[in-house]
Amino acid sequence: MNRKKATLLLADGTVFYGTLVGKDGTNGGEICFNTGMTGYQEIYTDPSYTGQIIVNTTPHIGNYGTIDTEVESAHPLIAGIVVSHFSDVHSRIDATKSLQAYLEEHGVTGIADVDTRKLVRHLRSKGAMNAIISSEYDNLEDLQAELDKVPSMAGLELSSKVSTKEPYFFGDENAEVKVACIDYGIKLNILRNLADRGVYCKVFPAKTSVAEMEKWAPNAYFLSNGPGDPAVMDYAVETTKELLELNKPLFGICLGHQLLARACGVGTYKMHHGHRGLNHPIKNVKTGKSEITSQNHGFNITKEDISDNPNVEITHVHLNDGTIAGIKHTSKPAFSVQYHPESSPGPHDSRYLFDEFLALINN
Ligand SMILES: NC(=O)CC[C@H](N)C(=O)O
Repeated sequence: MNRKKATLLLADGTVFYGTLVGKDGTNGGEICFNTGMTGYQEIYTDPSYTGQIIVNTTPHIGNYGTIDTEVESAHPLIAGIVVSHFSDVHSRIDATKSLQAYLEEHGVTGIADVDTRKLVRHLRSKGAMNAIISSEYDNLEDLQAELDKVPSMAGLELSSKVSTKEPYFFGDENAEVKVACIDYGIKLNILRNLADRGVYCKVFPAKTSVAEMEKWAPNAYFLSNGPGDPAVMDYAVETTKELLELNKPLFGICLGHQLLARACGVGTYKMHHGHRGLNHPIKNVKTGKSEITSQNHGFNITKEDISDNPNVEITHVHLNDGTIAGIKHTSKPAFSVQYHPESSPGPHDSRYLFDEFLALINN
């Protein structure tokens, strides 16, 4: 297919030329790469990617189209995509529409025919940075002016923007267990995993007070994944501290893990280029077993703050670089992981964490 030209400009001045996919336009964000071989629709609709341009390292994108139900939130919130080969034809019997139609419908601008291998090697050595994709400007000065408007991910609070405005329910209302889930940008498959285990979920807006949530008398609380920098989320850290005082089971995933860490006095930092993919190896310190996990984070918790912290114990470690991947509170029923046991996309090795949460509740 004959596509319009598009340009990708990185904050360090590197330029890539390619062709437009998705909606005609100009869009900027923090550029990051995901090494997953499948699951592009789930990745694009994961709210944790809000404000980010995703580079898929798998070289063939769009070939199985899209399905309206295979989403992690109502619509993509990403700032763009960068792919190598974009497939104009898709072959899957139950596909609802093509990826091109899906991206256009949701206003996502992307660029294809880019040497993503070269780009990823560049990002791996230079680290996270902002970028802009445009099919409107090819003049570097105009592109730079647009790029200058893109905020830095460090110091950015996004959860309150993507969170639900009103509480809503998920699961069977007659279920015996009630879990209050705080929506910092929650992935649907977390709710599916809880509901599948007999949990009735009530999903609350990010800034709901503990007193308000307690009115529903939940058995436990869940802190969701989400976009942005956990270091600037003091409101959520205060909520988490209050939740710990309740002594009810508390489970956190990704951003929720970072919030639990901060509530226990452990800091967070921005990683060089983050972890995003479907095959990250994690070691469970307690069992000694390893699990292959789905990951998406650009921040992490500070190891040095844990060694002399009596409230926190390390439960999981990332085997590639030794970063902390899971913690538990030493005296409260609270635990969290930096990766995604709900996967979607990704392997199911870590689903046992939902079972452990239920065991803690039913204890
Ligand atoms: N998936 C997430 O919850 C991501 C958490 C946080 N925004 C990070 O990038 O580290």
